[in-house]
Amino acid sequence: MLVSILMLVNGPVGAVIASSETDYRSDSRVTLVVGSEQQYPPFSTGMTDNSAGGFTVDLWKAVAKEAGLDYAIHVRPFHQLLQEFKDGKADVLINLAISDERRKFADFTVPHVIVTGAVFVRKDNATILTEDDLAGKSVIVVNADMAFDYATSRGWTKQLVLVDTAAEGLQLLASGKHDAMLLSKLTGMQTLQAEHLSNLKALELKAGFAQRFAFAVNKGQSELLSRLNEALALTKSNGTYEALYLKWFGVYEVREARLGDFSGYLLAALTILLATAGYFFHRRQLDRAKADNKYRDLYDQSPDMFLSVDLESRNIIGCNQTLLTITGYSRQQIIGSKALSLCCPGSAALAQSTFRQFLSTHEMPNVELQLQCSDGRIVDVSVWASAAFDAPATDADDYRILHLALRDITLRKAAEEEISQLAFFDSLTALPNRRMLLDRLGRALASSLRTGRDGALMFIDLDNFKALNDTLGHDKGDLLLQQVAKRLAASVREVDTVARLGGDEFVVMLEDLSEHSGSAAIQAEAIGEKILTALNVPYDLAGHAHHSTPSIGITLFAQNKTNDAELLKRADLAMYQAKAAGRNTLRFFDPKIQDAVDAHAALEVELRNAVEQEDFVLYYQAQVDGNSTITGVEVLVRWKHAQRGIVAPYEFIALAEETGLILPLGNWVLDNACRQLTSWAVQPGLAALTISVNVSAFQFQRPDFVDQVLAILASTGANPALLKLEITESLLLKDVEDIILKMTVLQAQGVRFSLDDFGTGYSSLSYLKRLPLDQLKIDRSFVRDVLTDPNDASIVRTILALGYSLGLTVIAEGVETQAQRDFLAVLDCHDYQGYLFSKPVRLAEFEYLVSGLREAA
Ligand SMILES: Nc1nc2c(ncn2[C@@H]2O[C@H](COP(=O)(O)O[C@H]3[C@@H](O)[C@H](n4cnc5c(=O)[nH]c(N)nc54)O[C@@H]3COP(=O)(O)O)[C@@H](O)[C@H]2O)c(=O)[nH]1
Repeated sequence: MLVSILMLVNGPVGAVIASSETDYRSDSRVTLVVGSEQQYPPFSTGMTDNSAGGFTVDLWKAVAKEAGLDYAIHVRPFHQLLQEFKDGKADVLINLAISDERRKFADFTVPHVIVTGAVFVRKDNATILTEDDLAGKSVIVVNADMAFDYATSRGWTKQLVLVDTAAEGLQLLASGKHDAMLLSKLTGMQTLQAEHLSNLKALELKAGFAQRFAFAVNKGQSELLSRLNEALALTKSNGTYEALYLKWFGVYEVREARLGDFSGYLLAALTILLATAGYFFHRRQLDRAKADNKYRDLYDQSPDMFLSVDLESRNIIGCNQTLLTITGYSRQQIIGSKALSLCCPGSAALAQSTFRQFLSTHEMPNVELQLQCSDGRIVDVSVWASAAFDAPATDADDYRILHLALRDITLRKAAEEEISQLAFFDSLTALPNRRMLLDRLGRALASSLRTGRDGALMFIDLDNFKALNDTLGHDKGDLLLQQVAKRLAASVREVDTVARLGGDEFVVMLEDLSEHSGSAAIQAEAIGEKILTALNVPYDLAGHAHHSTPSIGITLFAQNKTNDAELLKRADLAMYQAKAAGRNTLRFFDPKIQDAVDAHAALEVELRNAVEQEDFVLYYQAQVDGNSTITGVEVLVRWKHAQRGIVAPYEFIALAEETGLILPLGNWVLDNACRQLTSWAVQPGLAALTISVNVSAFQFQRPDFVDQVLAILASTGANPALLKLEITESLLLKDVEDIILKMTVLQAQGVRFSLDDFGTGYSSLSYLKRLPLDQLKIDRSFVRDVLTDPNDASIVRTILALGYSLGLTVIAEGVETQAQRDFLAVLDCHDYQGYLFSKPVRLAEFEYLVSGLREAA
């Protein structure tokens, strides 16, 4: 079963070897003493040092010769050799079966033989037909052999009988002692024959263990391991292995083995034959006898890197010198490390997927990866499998090795990069050039078609650039262009493209804007303004302060409605309009869009002025109970526009939110509502009315929102209990915990909360439960069709049930008809708001309404 090598270095071996790795390539040769396990045919056949023989011993001798190793053979019972190996006295076991347990203390070469296990019994035995019948039986095993490990794992420990050799065990069994012996089938059959034990047989059914025999070295002896793997490969390429195989296994084949039994060994041998070929395979074409050393030199000195990877562990088991030279790692660092650890993080995914592909298809495409060198350098490599070997299925295992050739293509990559840079990028600014822009524009048009989102193309020309060039020279002009490029890139998102067409012409392409061209135009305009501002900041041109302005032409593109050349032309034309309009400005190509954008910009200016001058007025809309008694009011803001008269909120609230003007505007509304509460507090009939105020999410999310509400309550003296803040579900999309906290603080002061537009947005029930709400407001879209649409009726019913179950009041808004009101009442709704009772009206009208209703009552 096993031959071990004891390495003697000037005396007792263990002490010398266990500490650090020996340099087997150095000139100072160490002497190896080889010990063979006693009688484990055909692998080991002697009982003493002098009579050591067998397949593995012969194979070792050939491998040692290839590797240039000196050795002496030392024969011992297997369990003794294993202990010496673990103790650091034996450093190489040349016939140790691979197992996970043994990997803890040994590193293995490629396995050289794979054998199956068998159960041996007496021929007259009638009770043991499969190995499962061994439970409770007296079973013989060679001490510390894989059969011993297997029997232990099956729980047959109590009845195990340990022997030193196969012959000893089988003789015991033949003499009628014990019930069975677990053993390598090949060893058992050869021993039966040699010892003439004709009353024994192997069970037809194979035992559940198999042995992959390999040379084993102490952990960390990577240099030796690599040498052995390489030498083993040489024995395959020069025919030694086949000769030994025929010598030791052929005998058995002729005399004993049926073809089926033998095929496993044959295939295993073939595995080894193939698996170790790697870089050596081409050598078979040449004169083997004189080639070995030359080809080792060729292997090591090849400009390409070679790597052998054990597919089972994915560890590197061999490499040539070139790989070490290029990567800067030592052989010790490389051998035994994970193959993937050589890859840069950026290449790991590709390497892994290629690896997986290889495992499933046994074919490996040529891939380009990046290696991480020991000093952090990155080397681009082109990788291909110079040979990949797959063992045909055997009982034993499916052991495979992948041999890779890696070519350093760093220079080629750099050249490609440079070519691409020249072809697609502007050399002065490193921005994409026209060709790259057109390529990206094509993709952007296709993407717009897919997503339905608009994009925009901006043509940017620097005003009076020629004058700068003429007066300060081209160097300064170049500096300006480089700084402009940087500012443009900093003004847009990463997904956008900034390109230079040449001269002082730049193009910015924006993607993924809104689906609505109106909004997309406003987004593009905002970025155009940002660019105008950025390019207006003075430049430092090598000590010379310079002010430059741009003219920007913008055109929108949507869903591939036009081609790239036409778009560039439009943006260019728009840029000329910007120049004609006095420069340092932007213009849209489409006059309608330009008008809309102008109107938007004008509205913003007007709204800003209106907020400053408080050109607003509050309208009041009554809220009534089941008896049509007004219990409260919602205040709704209107803009008192000098030319347009009263402007409804839908025309300016979104703009106020976009520009941040909602903050002063919202405060103004809240302040006036609270003043009204204070004023009503002393008026009978009005003093008990609540006032609901809409609060935008922008306001609520301000860190100082709570302070501002409390400050307004304090300064106006309003009763917080009569103030109801209306929030919308959209507020709950962001940082709910913060919202809950703010609501809780205000609620503690008496302020109440109503959830507006309920049912139209996102409301998680779990949040709803935690929000300190007082009221749900059924959105008017459900009320509108409540009589005709059963779905709406059902939604309203559900909202009512939900609200009441949470202990809230529920008010229906948008009630326009008596029929709607009556139906809502049937559904158990008791509070209403809508045109049926009153439209939003001025204060005086509202107060008149309240007093009128009071008098009518
Ligand atoms: N952040 C702030 N937003 C405000 C403020 N004031 C108003 N708004 C927001 O504008 C939205 C539109 O308000 P408005 O045009 O005033 O419309 C209100 C009512 O006129 C309308 N309504 C009420 N009853 C009926 C009806 O029976 N039929 C019908 N067609 N419309 C009706 O509903 C609007 C009140 O809605 P809501 O606020 O959801 O209760 C308005 O929705 C606010 O979002 C402000 O000061 N700050």
